Amino acid sequence: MESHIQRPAQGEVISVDANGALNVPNQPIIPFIEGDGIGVDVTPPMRKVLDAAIAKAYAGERQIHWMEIYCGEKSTQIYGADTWLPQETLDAVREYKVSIKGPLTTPVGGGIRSLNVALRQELDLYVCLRPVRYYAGTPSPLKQPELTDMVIFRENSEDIYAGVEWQAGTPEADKVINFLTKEMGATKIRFEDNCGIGIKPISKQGTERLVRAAIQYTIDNDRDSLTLVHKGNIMKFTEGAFKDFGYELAQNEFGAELLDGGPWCKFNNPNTGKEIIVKDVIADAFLQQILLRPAEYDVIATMNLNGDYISDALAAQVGGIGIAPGANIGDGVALFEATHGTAPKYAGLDKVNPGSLILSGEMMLRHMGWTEAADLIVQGMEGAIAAKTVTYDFDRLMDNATLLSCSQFGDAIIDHM
Ligand SMILES: NC(=O)C1=CN([C@@H]2O[C@H](COP(=O)(O)OP(=O)(O)OC[C@H]3O[C@@H](n4cnc5c(N)ncnc54)[C@H](OP(=O)(O)O)[C@@H]3O)[C@@H](O)[C@H]2O)C=CC1
Ligand SMILES: O=C(O)CCC(=O)C(=O)O
Ligand SMILES: [Mg+2]
Repeated sequence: MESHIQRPAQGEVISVDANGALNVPNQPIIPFIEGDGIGVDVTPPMRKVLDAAIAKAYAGERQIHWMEIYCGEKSTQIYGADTWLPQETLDAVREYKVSIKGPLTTPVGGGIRSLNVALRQELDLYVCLRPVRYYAGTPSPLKQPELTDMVIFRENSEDIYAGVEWQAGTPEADKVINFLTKEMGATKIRFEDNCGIGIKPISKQGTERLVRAAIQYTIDNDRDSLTLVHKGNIMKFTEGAFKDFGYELAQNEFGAELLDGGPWCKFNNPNTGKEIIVKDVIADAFLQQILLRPAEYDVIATMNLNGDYISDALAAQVGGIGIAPGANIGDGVALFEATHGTAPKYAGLDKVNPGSLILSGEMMLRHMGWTEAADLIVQGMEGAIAAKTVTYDFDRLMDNATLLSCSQFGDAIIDHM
């Protein structure tokens, strides 16, 4: 297939050393996917804000050389009608180590179920990292939104989300149902005819690498607790196993000891000596508790579908998905992305909040070790919100705010750096 990626004239490739540490040159090439729908609105201000923060923090010594790569609708325009995710896009994300993407529409029909899920699976980006914090002045339905300060580690490659399922009425679905009822003795499939079937894989290996990353984050960032969120009382061998694998890992690899006979356990942070609690909560109760007692939760580790629901629910507590950032991280490769989707009704209107993708860029800079530039973006975001210069999503919930367009909000962040 003909190549459509144009490598910038300048810039170097980020590499990873034998210990897995990033080696970031001063002039790295960073691939980006513009994204569908509001991707055209939020991606340009994201680049502009990052460039401005880097220029200010490093006085010209460091600079990102952006390289556009393609996925989604733009890819079909460039590569041909059926090419939603070109191989050279996957190769570039792998080779350049750190990339960022706008939201992607899940195509109706066609071979790929979700391009986002496909990217995560193909590149084995097994951690979906979504921090949730409050920016003072942001409109919120909570009385004390500042108590919500959590970091979600969502398993990104397994679960019912992996898409192992068969449509009702197909020979494949009937074959699986036949196997389950005739050979496995399953008696609880209520209606065997015209029944769709999905499979929920939850492995020890998949759980361990996610929980290991979450505990390491808890240690490195001096956080208080890690909570395993699951529905293991009902789905004992999948969600229940996730909880058990998680507790076992905390004990076997981090020396956690049972609290009052367990299952909760605790260990001391090897860096600070501070106690870290490892606990669990059942998912439905958790969704109540994050509203009523958010201060009791800190780092969260959960499975793919729970993590999807929880990240939008928690985002709503602190201003909505317009400012909810995220990252998909694997061993040595990371692809940063907003929590929200393509919001098609707003596409091209220069209206939506670019904050989610800009803060995903802020996470990317921190991941690269460019903390001074990342701090400037946080400062700019705090300043723009405190000045009540905001996009429509905040404006409609705030008194006496000044309504800005998507691009103007990006500029307001730069003005407050
Ligand atoms: N990672 C990804 O790329 C994701 C892709 N998707 C895909 O996106 C498409 C649309 O999904 P949909 O369910 O509508 O979810 P979206 O997240 O795209 O939009 C839902 C609503 O959230 C609000 N919203 C979203 N983004 C912003 C923003 N930047 N600023 C302010 N408000 C925002 C809007 O609310 P309001 O109407 O109240 O203004 C919008 O109508 C689907 O094809 C889906 O598969 C979905 C999620 C993630
Ligand atoms: O891929 C999609 O269409 C949806 C993904 C999603 O909602 C998410 O990852 O939060
Ligand atoms: Mg989602």
